[in-house]
Amino acid sequence: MSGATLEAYLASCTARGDDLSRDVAAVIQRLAKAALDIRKLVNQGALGTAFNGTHGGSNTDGDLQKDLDILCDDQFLTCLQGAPVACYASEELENPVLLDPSAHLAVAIDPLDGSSNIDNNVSIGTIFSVLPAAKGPDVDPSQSFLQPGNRQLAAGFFIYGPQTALVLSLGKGTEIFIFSSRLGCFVEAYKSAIIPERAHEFAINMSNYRHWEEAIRLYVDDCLAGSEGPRERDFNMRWIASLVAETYRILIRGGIFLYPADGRKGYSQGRLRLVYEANPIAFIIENAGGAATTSIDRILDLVPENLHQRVPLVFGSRREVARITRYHVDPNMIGERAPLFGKRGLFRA
Ligand SMILES: O=P(O)(O)OC[C@H]1O[C@](O)(COP(=O)(O)O)[C@@H](O)[C@@H]1O
Ligand SMILES: [Mg+2]
Ligand SMILES: [Mg+2]
Repeated sequence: MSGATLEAYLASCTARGDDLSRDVAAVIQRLAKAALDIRKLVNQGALGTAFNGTHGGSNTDGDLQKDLDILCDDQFLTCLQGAPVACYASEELENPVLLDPSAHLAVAIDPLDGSSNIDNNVSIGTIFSVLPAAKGPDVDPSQSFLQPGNRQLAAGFFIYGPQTALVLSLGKGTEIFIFSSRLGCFVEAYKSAIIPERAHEFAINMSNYRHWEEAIRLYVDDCLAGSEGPRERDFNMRWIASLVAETYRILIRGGIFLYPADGRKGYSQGRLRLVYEANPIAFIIENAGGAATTSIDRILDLVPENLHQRVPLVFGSRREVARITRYHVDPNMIGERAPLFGKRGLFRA
């Protein structure tokens, strides 16, 4: 445990840094201020004026927008006015918004992640990604968001749960700050979070089992077989349906998350969005010693084709992520797997 405030942490990271890192720090401070306003709205629940259910509209992906989705989007966009940000992109807006063309940063946001859980009083959050803004005469603001995630300068998420926390990576480790109501600011609670290599817990929406491809089904079957199967140990299962909550848990105690592609209409690339969900989460996870893939390819190396594109997402404990890739590419993991593995089989997991 450590005790630096977010402000002190950012100051120490930028002390010998360049203008760009100072700009990144300024953006994070503004986002943190807006997140604390959102926290108040979330805390009021159904008693709050912003909490009267669905907005009636849908975003570019066809998801029903909640009033709070829209309100959060407005708050984050407003808080970045006057910040060193050239353009802003959000899950809730079809196209990026141009802010200050002379600025050097681009910010992509999922203003409220897990928003189907708002009414259920489950942890929800805000995911953000900070990229260098694309430059050049007549450059289209969308270009800034079509860079691979490995170019991110910073990424993080706020989680509005029993504790309001900020998970942040500036590219060298992942830090977790918890909001201290006593001090009125975020305070570092876990310095350089490290995800354990081995996982004992998997998170996937099991109701989609029949729609998954064989490799995913076999991986989950093997986890479910527990100590009697090829893994020779028992696995626990979780599904909160809130990406920020699942990520926080994995950072604290390890495990694996899967939202794979599946056979349902519209799910051939899974459900999660590359630019403002998968990329920032992958950046956070890799910087905490974990891994993030499409189940085969590294998320951070993908070049987005459009702002709202979906991507299959597998992340968490490094060894477990690698194992899932093997189910996809190594025929030995599938073919004769059942008779060869297991207590009396030839091979052990
Ligand atoms: O309801 P499903 O299909 O299990 O999907 C849950 C996933 O969808 C999400 O809620 C998508 O995010 P949004 O709420 O921002 O659209 C993730 O947080 C979560 O992992
Ligand atoms: Mg989301
Ligand atoms: Mg959202």
